[in-house]
Amino acid sequence: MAAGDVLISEVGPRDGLQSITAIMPLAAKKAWITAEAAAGVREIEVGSFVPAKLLPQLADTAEVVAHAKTIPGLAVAVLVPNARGAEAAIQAGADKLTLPLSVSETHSLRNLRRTHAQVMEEAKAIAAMIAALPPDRRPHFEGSLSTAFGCTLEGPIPDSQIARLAEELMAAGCDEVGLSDTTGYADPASVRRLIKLVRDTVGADALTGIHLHNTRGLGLANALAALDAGLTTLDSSLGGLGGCPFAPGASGNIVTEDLAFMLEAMGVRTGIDLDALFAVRTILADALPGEPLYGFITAAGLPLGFKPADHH
Ligand SMILES: CC(C)(COP(=O)([O-])OP(=O)([O-])OC[C@H]1O[C@@H](n2cnc3c(N)ncnc32)[C@H](O)[C@@H]1OP(=O)([O-])[O-])[C@@H](O)C(=O)NCCC(=O)NCCSC(=O)C[C@@](C)(O)CC(=O)[O-]
Repeated sequence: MAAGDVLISEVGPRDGLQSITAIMPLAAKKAWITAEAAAGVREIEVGSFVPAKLLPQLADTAEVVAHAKTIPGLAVAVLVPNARGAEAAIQAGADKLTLPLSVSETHSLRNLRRTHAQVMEEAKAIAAMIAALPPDRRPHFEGSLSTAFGCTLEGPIPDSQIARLAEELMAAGCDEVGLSDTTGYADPASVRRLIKLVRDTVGADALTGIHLHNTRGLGLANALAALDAGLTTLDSSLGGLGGCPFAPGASGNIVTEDLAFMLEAMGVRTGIDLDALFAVRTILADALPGEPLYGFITAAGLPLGFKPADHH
């Protein structure tokens, strides 16, 4: 199967599971990750290294990472809220660390209990920790600009503040920044505008991915706008699970199944076998009874005569 023109980064085992109260058993998490990787998904954010009392749903992240690391070719990503979490992530062997920096300082205080300056200090400490590792053991380090399209607590965030924080994250030692629409406020025009703003500030190589939520139904339109603007990594969640528990009103990510279908239908290779991907939903349905799973393509089915991108 072709490697793919676009990287779909599955965030369900982290963003999805942090947003629901049910705790998915470790065996089901492992089965989910194994099956989704077998369907061709090449990067999965498998959990967070946060205090277990805050998010007990993710308390087994080290074990989940250990399992995911046994899957050949899979990039194993995790979220870290601070240097302490990064240390645990590095010890577990994660390939990619994402530190969320809410450009809304009100949300940063709600989410991480830290000001921007304090989060920057954590970013510097994480970068120093990574730099001290042998080159072949260094994980990729992303600073994610959360609430970039607006905050449910603070409203719109000035462009100048977003650009300054992107610059500071890169100066602190991140390999790249990401844009996150935590609250589902983005629209295609704002997606294009913020990508240009951040790329003009830190360079095109320092922004390749975006994390979108479908709260207001614009998720796929926003994903397309991001691709048109030159991004190559799109976060999404199986069954559309997701949402930040510390951002009022935040809801699910864009649905991996719908995103993969849209791209393949357009002739954009994802490397994903759609039928195998759709089948992974049964693992979630069995492990999370009563939890709604979203998605249009799995409800409607593939169009008659559908050809994936490799057969265009
Ligand atoms: C940053 C803290 C830890 C500060 O929380 P705090 O209470 O200020 O932390 P602290 O430094 O005072 O430590 C308190 C206790 O936690 C321990 N501790 C400290 N750090 C860790 C750690 N990493 N792992 C495990 N334990 C840790 C620490 O050792 C101590 O233990 P005690 O002495 O009481 O026994 C906390 O606020 C936190 O973890 N917040 C994370 C919240 C979160 O996960 N939010 C959701 C993810 S972000 C998001 O959803 C947005 C995003 C990324 O998806 C993108 C989008 O959609 O836009």
